[in-house]
Amino acid sequence: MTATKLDGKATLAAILDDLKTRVEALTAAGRTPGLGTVLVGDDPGSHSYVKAKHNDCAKIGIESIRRDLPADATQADVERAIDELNADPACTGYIVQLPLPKGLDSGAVLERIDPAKDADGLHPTNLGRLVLQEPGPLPCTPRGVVELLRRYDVPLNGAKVTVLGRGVTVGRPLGLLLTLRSVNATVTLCHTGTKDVAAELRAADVVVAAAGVPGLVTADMIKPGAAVLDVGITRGENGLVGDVAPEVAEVASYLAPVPGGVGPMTRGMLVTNVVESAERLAQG
Ligand SMILES: Nc1nc2c(c(=O)[nH]1)N[C@@H](CN(C=O)c1ccc(C(=O)N[C@@H](CCC(=O)O)C(=O)O)cc1)CN2
Repeated sequence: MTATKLDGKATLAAILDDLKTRVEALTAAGRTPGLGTVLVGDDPGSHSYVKAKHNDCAKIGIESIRRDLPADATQADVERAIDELNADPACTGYIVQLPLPKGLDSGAVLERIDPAKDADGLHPTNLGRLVLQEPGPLPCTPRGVVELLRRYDVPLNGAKVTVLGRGVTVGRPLGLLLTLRSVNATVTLCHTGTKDVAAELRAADVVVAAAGVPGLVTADMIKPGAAVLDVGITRGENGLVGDVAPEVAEVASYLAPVPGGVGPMTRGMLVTNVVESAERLAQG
């Protein structure tokens, strides 16, 4: 078997195309959406993601507001940038690019974001809404995983999904999203305390790997015909490497690779969240 590619790049282009008319309608009403970003430090990956996010927005008429701070920025500097974006009417949604440099308290930073402008869905209020199955912005990568599977008609209702990694941006909120009544999957969340990760992966109809360990998931750990989504991105000397070994394509039915799979979907869901928050703010 050679897996069908879950093509995040093509799906991102389709998402931007669909959002364009909604941005035009907001602009015509004098409510042009504006994406704000807070970027601290010199991490090349973070710089490239933020640049890509603003490029996506520019393609469909969303304004950009950047707050780039040096690596030695203090907690007070970051909080000042957040307060400015909270107060800026041109900024309808924004993110703080993670990870922040060591020494900065990312929990306190996320908590300071106005929940109505939280384009990443990572404010405790919005994570609480997800727990309570109430409407609100959803974290971008988990939303991107579910949206990519939906667009390729990979069934989730009743499916066994194993997620590798329990981080705050991917694994933990993805577990919540997949178990919403509207999605209805059965989720196993694996982490460093899991006794037999390979057995948990082999039992799954859908595997999402978000451990950040290159090549961790090998073909023998995958049930033939399962769908596999690679979310782990490690930047090495030879470019980007995912958590999923290339041979997995020989046993999986669908594969979201690195690059070109879930990464672009993260960006697509961010732009979607920005448009949705601009629409909510326009309604008052
Ligand atoms: N505030 C946030 N910080 C981080 C998040 C997040 O959702 N919110 N997620 C990741 C990084 N991330 C978004 O910020 C992200 C990761 C990957 C991609 C992407 O398009 N990847 C491409 C490859 C890009 C390249 O060549 O470098 C792909 O996989 O094809 C976009 C965004 C951590 N931080």
